[in-house]
Amino acid sequence: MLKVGFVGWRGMVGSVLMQRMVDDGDFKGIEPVFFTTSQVGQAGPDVGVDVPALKDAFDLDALKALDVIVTCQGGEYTDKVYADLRQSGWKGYWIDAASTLRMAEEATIVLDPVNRHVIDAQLAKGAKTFVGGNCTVSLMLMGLGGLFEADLIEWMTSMTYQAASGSGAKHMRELLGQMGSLRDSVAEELADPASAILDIDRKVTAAMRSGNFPTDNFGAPLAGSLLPWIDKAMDNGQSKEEWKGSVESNKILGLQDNPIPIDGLCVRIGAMRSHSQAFTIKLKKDVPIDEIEDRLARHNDWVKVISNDKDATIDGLTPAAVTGTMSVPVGRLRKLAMGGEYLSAFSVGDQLLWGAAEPLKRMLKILREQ
Ligand SMILES: NC(=O)C1=CN([C@@H]2O[C@H](COP(=O)(O)OP(=O)(O)OC[C@H]3O[C@@H](n4cnc5c(N)ncnc54)[C@H](OP(=O)(O)O)[C@@H]3O)[C@@H](O)[C@H]2O)C=CC1
Ligand SMILES: N[C@@H](CC(=O)OP(=O)(O)O)C(=O)O
Repeated sequence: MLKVGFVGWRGMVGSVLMQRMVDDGDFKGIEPVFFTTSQVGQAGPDVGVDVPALKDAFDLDALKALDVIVTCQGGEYTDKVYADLRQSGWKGYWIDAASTLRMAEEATIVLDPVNRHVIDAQLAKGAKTFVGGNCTVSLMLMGLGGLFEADLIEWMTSMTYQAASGSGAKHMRELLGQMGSLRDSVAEELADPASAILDIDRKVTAAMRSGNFPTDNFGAPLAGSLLPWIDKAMDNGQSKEEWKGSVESNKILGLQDNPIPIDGLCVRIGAMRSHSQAFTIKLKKDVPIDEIEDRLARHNDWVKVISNDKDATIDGLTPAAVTGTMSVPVGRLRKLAMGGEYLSAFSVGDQLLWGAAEPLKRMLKILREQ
């Protein structure tokens, strides 16, 4: 029975992972051991099987006793532990949510509905390090997998509308705090149907710009506004989130030697936990829309093609409709005015499920089935 250590299991990504594993009975047939950076000796979580008390996540000897380590603790933890653990001779499997190791030679980025062939080839070569992809990248590939699989994409742009959860739990709370603050600033006017909308707008804008507005985490108003920059700056003018869109996608697809150009702007919006993306896709040839829809729909069990009409789109292609589900709807499929090789698409996906926890859960299952 595989002895599997879990680090970061009580964080936001980790607790989504735990829930999914409990739902699917994944704790049966493994020996789980739970680790912590702050609660050593306390009781482990209730996952339906007996688990020992929490162990110290920095105890290399305890980690070395494991066949597999699954970590959602974040990049700082990976930085502190991974290299020492490998240098100590540990040959177990490391499955990680953090971005730290993604582009390392020894690491495989996992998204098995899209790159099972890459994962299998890496396992056959003895690879031991598997990392979940960036959330927008994984969600883009889940939605558009059918076009990549058929090698139909010459280049594409991805313009993102990313939810607050991508920055962490505190940011989700702050977004709600900002929403509440805006609402509170005009409570009286809202209660009076005769109040002037421009007065309401003026007060809301003043509240947003005031020193009292809660911006400790985002550093700026997000509610009622947006933030067109995510993560650090790269030297070429891209944000790091935008850079990941190209390098991670091509690595996942095994196309590093002949990459598909992918670029765009990443924008934080006031959604809670589902990321949306608008794509402009330059196809290698003029493929009819019904063939495109068919290829997209057949690619995996979670993508769902939404017909390009208003009701279906408003009903099924929004964060409100998708959050908490495994579904990755893709819609607004139409040829653009530039010509038959230019396709638009829009997709939505829960960034904590397919965007973070699910690829890790499935990688653990692949290891168990080996
Ligand atoms: N947020 C996202 O969308 C994505 C995140 N990731 C990666 O996953 C990593 C973890 O992200 P995320 O889950 O958002 O991080 P969290 O901040 O939610 O959790 C990280 C750790 O913080 C500790 N912690 C301290 N206080 C609390 C508390 N009150 N509740 C829960 N945990 C607490 C826990 O460690 P301990 O038990 O040891 O104290 C926990 O494992 C990120 O750094 C990133 O690398 C990857 C993809 C998407
Ligand atoms: N940066 C992503 C979330 C995330 O954690 O990404 P990564 O795993 O690449 O660091 C977002 O803000 O939405």
